[in-house]
Amino acid sequence: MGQMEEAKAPCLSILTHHRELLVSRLRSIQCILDNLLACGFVCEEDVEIVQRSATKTDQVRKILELVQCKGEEACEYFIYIIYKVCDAYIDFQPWLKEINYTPSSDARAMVVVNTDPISRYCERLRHEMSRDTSFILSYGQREETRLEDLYTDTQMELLNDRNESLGFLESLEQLLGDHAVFNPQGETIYVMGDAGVGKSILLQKLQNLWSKKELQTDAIFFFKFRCRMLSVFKDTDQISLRDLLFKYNCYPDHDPDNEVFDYILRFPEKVLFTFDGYDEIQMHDLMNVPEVVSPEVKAHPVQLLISLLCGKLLKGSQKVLTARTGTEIQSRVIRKKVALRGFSPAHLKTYIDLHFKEQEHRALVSVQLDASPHLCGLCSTPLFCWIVLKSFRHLHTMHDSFHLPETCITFTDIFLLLSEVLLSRAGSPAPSLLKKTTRCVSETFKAGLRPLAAFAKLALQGMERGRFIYSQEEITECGLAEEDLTMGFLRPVSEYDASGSPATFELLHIILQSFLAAFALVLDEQAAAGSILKFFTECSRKSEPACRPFGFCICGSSKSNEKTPFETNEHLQFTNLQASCSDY
Ligand SMILES: Nc1ncnc2c1ncn2[C@@H]1O[C@H](COP(=O)(O)OP(=O)(O)OP(=O)(O)O)[C@@H](O)[C@H]1O
Repeated sequence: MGQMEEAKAPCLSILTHHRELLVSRLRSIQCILDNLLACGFVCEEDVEIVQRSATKTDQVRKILELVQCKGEEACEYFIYIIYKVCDAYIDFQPWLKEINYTPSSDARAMVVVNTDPISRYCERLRHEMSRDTSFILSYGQREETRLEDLYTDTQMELLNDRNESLGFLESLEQLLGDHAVFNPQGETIYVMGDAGVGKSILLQKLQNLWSKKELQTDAIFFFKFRCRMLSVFKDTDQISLRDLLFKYNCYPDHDPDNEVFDYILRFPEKVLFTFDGYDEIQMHDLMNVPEVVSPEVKAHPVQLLISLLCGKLLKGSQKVLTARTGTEIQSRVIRKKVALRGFSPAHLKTYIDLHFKEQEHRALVSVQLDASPHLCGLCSTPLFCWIVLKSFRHLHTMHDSFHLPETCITFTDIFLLLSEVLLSRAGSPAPSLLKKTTRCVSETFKAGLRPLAAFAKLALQGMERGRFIYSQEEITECGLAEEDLTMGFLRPVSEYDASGSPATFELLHIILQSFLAAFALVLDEQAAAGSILKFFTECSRKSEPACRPFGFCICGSSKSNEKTPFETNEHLQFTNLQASCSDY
């Protein structure tokens, strides 16, 4: 009690002394009102009176009057709320130090509930991020694997601006740190790597760590984007930065005064962005897109993206950008560069152990891989490794054997195995009690020929038109029925469709699209033999920066017209590879 007596005079007088500062700076009053009401320091009527005041400053004045009228205990509780809900009252933390505030035991005994819109929003962001990132969606879409059950570190090599090695990152934790920063003015951490090397999964892991508060960062907001989503917008579409953040991530529900966005504008360093797949933006000459410098201005989402990356918008926010190797990005934007190099032999071993619980199976797979250096080489790329290990498991389930049909495994074999896995699922929707199935491989393919040919036709059309995303009509036109969609060749991307138009889909991986396109070329009996190699003429093998195969451009640069759209596209090279090697 003595302590409380001691604290009484200061809190009341502190509020009088610092009234001006409180009135001018206190913005988030909802949380204060909620807690004062819950503890009985004010009544409903008081709250209504406060809320009727026209301006924020008037509202704060009213609250101060009320608590000072109620006495010292109310004044201390008022300060205690600011102390406890530090996220929302971040501006006041230096002030609390200045007044040397330490809560009394009586204050500590009182409950403070954080009802602040910013804190609630942050909590929801973490919750949704955790939900969205806890599982790796299997390609078949029937099973999802917990990220923590399958995630394996990959080799992350740090590079300087001349692409010289600066060593390897020891853990993902270090990605956001200052180590190996070669351009302190740049704001974007650039992660590059080949198809399937694990760029998206790396971001997913980063997001998941943040959602569990296991990532060392001050960021309390995390917004994730797939760059492909930005291509869904028409070139005339314009949206605000606020909408880009909230509509396509998580919407702040209880925020009538727009406090969350205001906070983000005031403290951009509290924001972390990930942008996945910069190479998938359907626009030429990206770096000459006009930048946006005002957060109020509406612009095309790609303009907003570029402005964020350059630090013209939300300067000081952290950005991690991924792209396929060879994608051109201006050096001035890049803060540090990381090249993903896939699984090392040790990583591969860990990954195999995660895939196969039984020691006997692990040993068999390792022996098979050791005996086949080509196959083992493929497995350094996590995507191929997943396919290969899935194929092993599939063969085991089907034939009680882990032996692959040929000692020499080609890409074509792997993709055929992948197709077989997907097709065989369609053939036997109900889980069979018998392990062995009577259907042989050729029967699986014969039974699945119609949908496989239809998927191949769709893929080829996409390739010819330079498209990765398909509408429901395009899918139907190719002869695909609704039940075919559950096989797992296609996955929906409709959550990104802003206008609520019918669902859109993409093939589960661009390499599968290449393979299927090649399959369509080979399958077409009417076509002249030469047409099988049609993409050869459009594809250069020189290692030039990747260029996007789309004619869409909002800025109409003359430079962009110099390149033919199909030049140097890796996916076309895969198609060539498949078409020329195929001996179906
Ligand atoms: N670190 C990892 N641990 C476990 N599995 C992984 C890892 N990285 C990738 N994979 C597997 O490889 C698949 C492809 O990975 P991911 O989509 O991240 O590749 P990517 O580099 O983003 O490819 P793209 O450039 O084609 O978009 C994943 O679905 C997953 O099965």
